[in-house]
Amino acid sequence: MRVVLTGGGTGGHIYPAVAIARHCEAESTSNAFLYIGSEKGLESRLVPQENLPFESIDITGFRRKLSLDNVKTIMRFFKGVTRSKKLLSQFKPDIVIGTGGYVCGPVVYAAAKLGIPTMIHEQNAIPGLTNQFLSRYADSVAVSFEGSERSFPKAKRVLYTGNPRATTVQSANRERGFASLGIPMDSKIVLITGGSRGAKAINQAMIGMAEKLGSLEDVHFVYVTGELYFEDTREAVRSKLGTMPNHLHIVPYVNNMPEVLAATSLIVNRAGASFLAEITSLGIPSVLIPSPNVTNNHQEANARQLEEAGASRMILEKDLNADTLFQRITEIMKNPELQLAMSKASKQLGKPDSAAVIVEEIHRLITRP
Ligand SMILES: CC(=O)N[C@H]1[C@@H](OP(=O)(O)OP(=O)(O)OC[C@H]2O[C@@H](n3ccc(=O)[nH]c3=O)[C@H](O)[C@@H]2O)O[C@H](CO)[C@@H](O)[C@@H]1O
Repeated sequence: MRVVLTGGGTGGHIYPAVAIARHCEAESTSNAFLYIGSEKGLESRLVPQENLPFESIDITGFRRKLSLDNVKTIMRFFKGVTRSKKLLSQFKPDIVIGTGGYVCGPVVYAAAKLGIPTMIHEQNAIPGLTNQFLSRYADSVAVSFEGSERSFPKAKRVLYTGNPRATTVQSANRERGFASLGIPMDSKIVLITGGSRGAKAINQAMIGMAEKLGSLEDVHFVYVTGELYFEDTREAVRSKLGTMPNHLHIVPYVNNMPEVLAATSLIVNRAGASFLAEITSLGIPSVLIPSPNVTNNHQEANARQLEEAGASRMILEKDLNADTLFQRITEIMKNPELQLAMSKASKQLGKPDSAAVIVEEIHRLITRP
């Protein structure tokens, strides 16, 4: 099978594409892949690290307001279609799969125009702009939440698959998660992240509560700051505490996130959909702080699904500070029964067979008459 993957901007769009590639690879080592992304997106760094061949096209996103920039965006879109057609004609894929983000637009559109089977995957409960546009052209639309099929009324075929990252994390090695952070396996890990790019508001709360963390025995805190905020956050914590305590680990980014998640007892996070698929697949309790700066406030919609099921406690960003965050964390970490109940509720939402369902659909699309 020859597969083109496209998707990007942030980790939440990239890792599902990588997960699909990994599952196809596990089926047959002779399958070949090409990832088409944007040089400006996180994919230009992450995809080569995942050992997948990478080609780029130049693209920017639409502004929702009337803006002259949108004229340039339309011109770039059509240039992107031309470049995509060239790349697709060279690679000759059996299928093109888009996992969201602006870069998917010209690639999947070009594939549909060339008559190549296409599939798009939507991670969120409320679909992104690009996937909404592409749903008219794609042969198949895969959704991550049961019930969100109706968000794509113009699609030829929509099916509930879940997010393939839910499958990836199932086989992650917990011991390696502890070892990579230098944390003993009899400790508990509270992982705090702001999504794939980090979040300033969460970093501020992390800095503010750093001096209280020692009060929770045998708990190690892993702060994932995002590349952009790493130096400032680490320095702010260090100057506040005068030293870096053993139970506090500050890192810019985690490359082996599935392993670290497998070792995690509680996660504090934004409510990006790929992370949520991972934590529900593993049954990790969570404190979610949805980003208020996303299209249609979709992270809050994602977070509500977990909160209503009892898998998570939500803090809206307007209520976030060091005290509210620390209080939520201690409330859960000091109550093993609550942890267990949240963990069970979380696991019930998980869909660990997602990648297999998607790959079955790929085979169906490729072999149809
Ligand atoms: C601001 C923004 O637009 N956010 C969107 C973006 O979030 P974002 O890119 O933050 O995506 P998610 O939170 O869904 O997923 C992040 C992914 O990156 C991985 N990871 C993250 C940090 C790290 O250090 N290492 C690592 O490997 C996680 O394991 C996960 O697979 O895409 C999501 C999926 O469409 C959306 O729901 C989010 O609303």
